[in-house]
Amino acid sequence: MAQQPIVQLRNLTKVIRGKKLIDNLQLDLYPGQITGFLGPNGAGKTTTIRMMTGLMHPTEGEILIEGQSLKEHYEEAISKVGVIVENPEMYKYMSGYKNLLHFARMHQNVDKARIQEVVQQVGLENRIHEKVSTYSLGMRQRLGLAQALLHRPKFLILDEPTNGLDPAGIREFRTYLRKIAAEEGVSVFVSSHLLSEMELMCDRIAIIQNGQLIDIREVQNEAQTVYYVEAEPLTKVQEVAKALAIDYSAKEKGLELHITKEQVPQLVTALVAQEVQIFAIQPQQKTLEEQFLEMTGGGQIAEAHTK
Ligand SMILES: Nc1ncnc2c1ncn2[C@@H]1O[C@H](COP(=O)(O)OP(=O)(O)OP(=O)(O)O)[C@@H](O)[C@H]1O
Repeated sequence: MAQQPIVQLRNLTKVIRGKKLIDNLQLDLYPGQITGFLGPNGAGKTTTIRMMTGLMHPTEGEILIEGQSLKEHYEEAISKVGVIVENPEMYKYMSGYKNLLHFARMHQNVDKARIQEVVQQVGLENRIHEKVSTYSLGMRQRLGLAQALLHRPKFLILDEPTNGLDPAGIREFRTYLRKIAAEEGVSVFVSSHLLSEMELMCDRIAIIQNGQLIDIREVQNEAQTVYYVEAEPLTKVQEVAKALAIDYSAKEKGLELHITKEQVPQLVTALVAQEVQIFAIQPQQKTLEEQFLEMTGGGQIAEAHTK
């Protein structure tokens, strides 16, 4: 990526009472990008976030925010950080707007126009003058997001942000996050031990285990999938694929086709029209969960996942 990273973790290490909780972490976070920070319980996510927010000093290494050391230029560097903790504290019997006004006073240079702007960005304009006690969980999370954005941070940290949200709520939250990340050039960092949540919300995922970064991977675009098709005769499947402008390659007894899930019915209809006998059509990607379990052997993740 040609862009400069907003945040750089350089050789980040934390030792407490002789135990290495964080071990030489290297990670760059870029504008407009949503990075998930995934790991089993006790992997070191909270410890890393505490260092990123200046609540804890690294034993070795450093954190740079727009090139400035968090340790040496704390005030300036931390002014570029916004944080949403699990279940943000709001005054339930005040309106969303009054809550934001309250938080706006804690910062310099947050005027009413900025409040309006963040309210729109999180899609709360129709309900912002109602009491927070009437909000759904998803709306409260979005109000938390609006609050964290008030002072125009360049780097947004969300610690277990969607606890309790259902998949539709998570997707909705992601849609807002993505829009905001793009519009404001914010780099978003989301910690969670929930794989399903990370898959729904992030562009890429950094996986931590025992204080070490064990992998960084892009989240597959769920729209693009490879399907394995077993059918006879295969020559007719190839003809149909060509006619529908679908890329394919031979695999085992069948073909692998690059199609989206939405294209599957169209493909089946075309194959049936050609009197092709279909034995199987299977998506080929392993889910992130399968990949993750393979990588970590992670009993804890499986447990957390089914909670
Ligand atoms: N102050 C401390 N002193 C000693 N050990 C600590 C301290 N804080 C955390 N630990 C240990 O460091 C490891 C990492 O903890 P951390 O809270 O960062 O993990 P986590 O990935 O956030 O886990 P979870 O998903 O459970 O919140 C754990 O083994 C924990 O017991």
